[in-house]
Amino acid sequence: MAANRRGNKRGRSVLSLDVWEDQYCKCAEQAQKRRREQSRVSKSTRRYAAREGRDDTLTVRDYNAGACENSEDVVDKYAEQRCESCGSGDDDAEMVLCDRCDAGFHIYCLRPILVSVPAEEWFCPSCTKPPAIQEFPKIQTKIIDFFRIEKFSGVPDTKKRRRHGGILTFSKRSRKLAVHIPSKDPRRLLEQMRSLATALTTSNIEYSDELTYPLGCAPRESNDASLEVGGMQEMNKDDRAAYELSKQMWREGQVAPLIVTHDPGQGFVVEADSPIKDMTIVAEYTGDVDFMRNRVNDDGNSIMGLLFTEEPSKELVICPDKRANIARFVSGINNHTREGKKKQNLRCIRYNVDGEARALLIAIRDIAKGERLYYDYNAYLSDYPTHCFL
Ligand SMILES: C[S@@+](CC[C@H](N)C(=O)[O-])C[C@H]1O[C@@H](n2cnc3c(N)ncnc32)[C@H](O)[C@@H]1O
Repeated sequence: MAANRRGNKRGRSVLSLDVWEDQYCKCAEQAQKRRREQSRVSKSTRRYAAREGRDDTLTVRDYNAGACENSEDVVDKYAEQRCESCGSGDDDAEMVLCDRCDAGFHIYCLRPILVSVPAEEWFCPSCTKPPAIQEFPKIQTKIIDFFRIEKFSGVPDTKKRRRHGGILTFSKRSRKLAVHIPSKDPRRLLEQMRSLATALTTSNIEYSDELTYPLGCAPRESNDASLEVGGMQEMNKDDRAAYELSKQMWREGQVAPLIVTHDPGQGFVVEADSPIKDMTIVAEYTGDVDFMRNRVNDDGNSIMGLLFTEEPSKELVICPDKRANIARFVSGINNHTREGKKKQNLRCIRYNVDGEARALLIAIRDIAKGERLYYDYNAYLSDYPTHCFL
């Protein structure tokens, strides 16, 4: 069974009023204390409560920079908010307010799009500098260090293996996983790696091609694939060998023929730098593994569901915000439109590998050079708001 994109059941990152009430509104004294401890709560959250016209706007007001507005003023102030991009005041549940200048934007009118109203403070494009792309140096040794490339053990003889029906066999009938074919030109390989290093450094992310279990997140033992509701897909011997070879090739710098570019509307995106065959393992989705319950206030932009369990407290997600690989830059389709669905060329499939869950991005058809990579962030659940995707 494939994973949904972020495995996030909360739907939106705006705090629910109940949580908000619990956390912030029990009494004015607590709110004061909270304000000291937690420097601010976002205007979006304040506005959300204000819009609901609830009695607890007393504490909303309390949060509103300590001003003595009454709750009606707060409601009025925000009721007229319009999106700076499309000019509409509709759909205000999807509108985010700048914590500096109060300008409002629908999250889907922003470029790149936000998938949920941030629970934390947020600044509009005019109040923040666009992130400068930090081009990674072209120096080979730097790239090798960045990816901690291991000694190359030789190009696998893919042709021979194919002829003999070995692990790299690509067959539509058997649907065996296939290993990527790296670019032969070493300069091209370096360019591909450099593009990924540029995207990672610009996004302040360390490269990691493995799932990581840092202190304070979920422990490794919690990744128990046997807990998956309905059972997780097992890897057969051939697929397992293909997976291992694919990982080894990444470790040795024989990376999949992918290039990361920057799109003004979507941010970093991944494109095929040479043709990729159906069933190829394009990348494993990596990052810090954590309990879903610990991530309810994350922006949810790139969180991937890893383990769906009977007991909600045991559900796991992959969080590629500190450590990650190329998978976190792959775009999602708009799965509400036929156009969007046509773009899909990958699928995220979760496998049981030695008792642990792993999420792999697999090609679901032949992909041409230059094609942008897409998969459905909502393959099985539908909590990722892809309706606003381009
Ligand atoms: C997992 S990240 C993908 C990498 C991201 N583009 C970046 O620069 O980090 C998901 C985010 O990418 C953007 N995105 C992904 N697919 C998109 C699409 N089809 N249309 C518009 N934005 C998209 C959205 O901003 C989304 O929140």
